[in-house]
Amino acid sequence: MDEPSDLRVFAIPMRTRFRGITVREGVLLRGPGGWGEWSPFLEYDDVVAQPWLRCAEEAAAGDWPAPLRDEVAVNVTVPAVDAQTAHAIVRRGGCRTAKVKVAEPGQDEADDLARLEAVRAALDADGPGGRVRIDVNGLWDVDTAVSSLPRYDRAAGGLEYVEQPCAAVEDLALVRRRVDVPVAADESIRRAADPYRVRDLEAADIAVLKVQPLGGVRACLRIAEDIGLPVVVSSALESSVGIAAGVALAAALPELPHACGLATVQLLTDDVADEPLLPVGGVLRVGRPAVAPAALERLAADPARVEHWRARLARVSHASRVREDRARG
Ligand SMILES: O=C(O)CCC(=O)C1=CC=C[C@@H](O)[C@@H]1C(=O)O
Ligand SMILES: [Mg+2]
Repeated sequence: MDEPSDLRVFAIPMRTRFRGITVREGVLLRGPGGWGEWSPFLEYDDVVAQPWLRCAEEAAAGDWPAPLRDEVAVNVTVPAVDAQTAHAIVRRGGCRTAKVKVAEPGQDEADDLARLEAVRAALDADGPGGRVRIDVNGLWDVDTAVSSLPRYDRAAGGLEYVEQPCAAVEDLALVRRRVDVPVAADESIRRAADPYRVRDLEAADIAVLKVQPLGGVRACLRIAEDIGLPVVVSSALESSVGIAAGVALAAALPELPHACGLATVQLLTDDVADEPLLPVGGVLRVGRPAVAPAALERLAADPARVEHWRARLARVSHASRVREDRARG
């Protein structure tokens, strides 16, 4: 595609620290199809950041598959906060599924169980049928996962699934054979040299797909088809522009049996769109929210951060072109 005709660097404070992030930064690139978001996490190197750029370029080119549905059910995302705050987040979130972060360094199992009980109580306040899933981000070993999961399952009033209980895909496979709770793979797909090891080792019941780290909507559709597992589309904490790409994937999947982790604009204090992609009645509408010029002004990163992102983008774009030229021979 042509070079994007516009580029903006944004910085949006988070409501609560999440995965160590307090301010979410990224770049919006405008092309013939609209805005795309490029927001690889700050600690990621230039190689890891390349698929994130393919996702932004696909969005800016307007090259998304046709949607098969016009709304997508989503989960409220609960950071590793205290029980009372977790209860309030779920009540505010308005979703029937909650994804709860657990195993946060510096906290213990009692913190997690109290959080899960509070989340279950908050869902039950609207009647039965709410779902709770947890995300361990690979922080347990196999024995910890096997011994802890029954207690987490009880505290949550039944777990829909556990996401990435251990870091290694081989360990996911072992856990899956020893627990009743279904296992979802996240990092074993988006950070793996070979995402299909999850399939080959029968290491998971569910595949979590994130469009930026996996190279865009069409790339994820291919992974979904080849991996042969039910898919949960989840965010990488994007603004509404990046979330729209995740929603485009969720809308294009032939089947979507679980709520998606795409309600994370709720974790940000502000957004680049005047009508942010926030859930109403537990669902997101499918479509591309209009970027608001006033929001871009308000959320513009300071000059030193703009310089950082421009330099990063120049390096990653160059490396991507070299890679594409090589692939073409
Ligand atoms: O899936 C969700 O509910 C929201 C997204 C989310 O949890 C994450 C986004 C980005 C990085 C993460 O540490 C985290 C995850 O591991 O899934
Ligand atoms: Mg995860």
